[in-house]
Amino acid sequence: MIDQSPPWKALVEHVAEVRPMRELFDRDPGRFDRFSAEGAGLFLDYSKNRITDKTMNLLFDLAGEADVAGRIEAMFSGVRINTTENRAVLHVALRADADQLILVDGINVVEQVQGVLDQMDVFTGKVRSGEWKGYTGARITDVVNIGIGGSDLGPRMVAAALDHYRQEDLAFHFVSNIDGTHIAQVLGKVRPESTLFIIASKTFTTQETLTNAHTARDWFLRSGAAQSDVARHFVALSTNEPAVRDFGIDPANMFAFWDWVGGRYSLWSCIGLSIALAVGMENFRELLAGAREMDKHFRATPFERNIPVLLALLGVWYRNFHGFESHAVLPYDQYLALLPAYLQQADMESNGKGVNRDGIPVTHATGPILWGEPGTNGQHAFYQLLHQGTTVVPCDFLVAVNPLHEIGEHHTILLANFLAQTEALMRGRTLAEAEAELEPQVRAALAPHKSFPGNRPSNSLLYDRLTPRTLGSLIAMYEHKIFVQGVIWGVNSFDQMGVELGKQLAGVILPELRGGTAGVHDASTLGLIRLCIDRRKS
Ligand SMILES: O=P(O)(O)OC[C@H]1O[C@H](O)[C@H](O)[C@@H](O)[C@@H]1O
Repeated sequence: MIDQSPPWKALVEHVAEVRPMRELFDRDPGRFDRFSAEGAGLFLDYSKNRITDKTMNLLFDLAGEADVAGRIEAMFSGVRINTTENRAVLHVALRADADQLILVDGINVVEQVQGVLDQMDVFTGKVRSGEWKGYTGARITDVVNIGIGGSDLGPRMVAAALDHYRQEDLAFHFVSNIDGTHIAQVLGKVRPESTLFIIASKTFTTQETLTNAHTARDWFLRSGAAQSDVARHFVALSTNEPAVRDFGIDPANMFAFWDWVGGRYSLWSCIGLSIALAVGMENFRELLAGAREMDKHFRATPFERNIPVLLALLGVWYRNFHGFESHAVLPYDQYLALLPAYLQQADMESNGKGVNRDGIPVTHATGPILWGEPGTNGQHAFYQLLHQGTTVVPCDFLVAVNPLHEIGEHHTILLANFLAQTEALMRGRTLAEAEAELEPQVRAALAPHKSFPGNRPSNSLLYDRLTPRTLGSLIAMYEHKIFVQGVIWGVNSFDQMGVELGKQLAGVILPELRGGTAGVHDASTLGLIRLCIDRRKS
């Protein structure tokens, strides 16, 4: 276990040595220059963290102890690092240079990737130009992506983030939830003759997705379309061709990917088809190019300037040596509104693990709770707790230096708010400072309420403006940060066995609800099952 290693023990000792950040800044004007890094279109200022040069050196030692460098090479070269599922982890191959060679079982996967990209190119070109027609000869006006988890969050987040680059005459909808409300809301807005359904599922066995897909197909056929018309309106994105065929989708309308792509790392594959339809294949390839730039930065840059490695180490510093349980991602960019939700799956499904790669319970904390909302909205909601609450939440602030919509002073005001928040979190306000700002008659009563502890850490991530390339780089940066943390914690970041038990139990309860008889359960579950059976109307 990493927590028995000398660098870990040294870090435990070191925590108390680090002076409050305000003091560190006062003493050291070079902090910003020393604790910042740039690469793949991103600029990271990490000087507003509870760190000194010694802290960083100890964290680099910890990375060495965990053999982060060796594990990076193992991932990029196709070693089966997802040991519980005996799979390689090669989302990086999805955006590799076309002439690169990455072998899995003797097959060059880059060639396979390029083949599917070409297939996406042809298809998206036809739909976007209007050449691809619905069964009545009408052009496609609406695209509905049916998928959940990694087959929903990635495409939905990126489609929203790149809305500025979207083709105007195509509307996009995403259906994920098994709650019938979700599909009902979407089917209420679209017409069968002009709608393209994308059924996105790596396994093509996911209950929600298959149920929603059947509902969509029934709705489509009820409109008067024939079975043979399904081919013009349903395509599948999957690794499971037999299941796609069983569902009734012609494999000619299927886009493939492979078991070495994890669901939460799959937006770069054909799972991104809705993104490519929205913004065009050229922009989709730009997204891949941005990720590729970050991959190169991650693989080749010394850890001292390596953005994903730095972010990962800082996260470990807080999670394991300060006990901070959560991490906030705060995009000061309305286009990135869905990024925190996307990262919840990427991070928490990857590193929310309790045993190490050998199946032994870990004796240290692993992945944090990740959450967040766009600024400045969050300022008027939960920042009270960030500034004065009794728990400390390390934050990532993300902001474009230049906006996609230059309207009056909006962007300058946005920038001022982002800058002020990170400064306020770091500096805080002492009791004496609070007192100095108050009238004598209220000074004693109000000063404690108006003082701020400060010393609250944040990273600032800046980019020029949100382009497909920048976005690709940003997402890949978080993927690699998660990877490095998984390596340090010694967990397998690429399985998700923790989601299985609930699925299994739902499989037991479903027939009980259908048959109207509860089986053997604890008293609470039994009581609730009976209540649902008794009070259910039909
Ligand atoms: O793409 P699918 O096979 O339908 O899987 C969709 C989702 O299912 C599960 O809940 C997994 O935990 C997720 O990692 C996955 O993204």
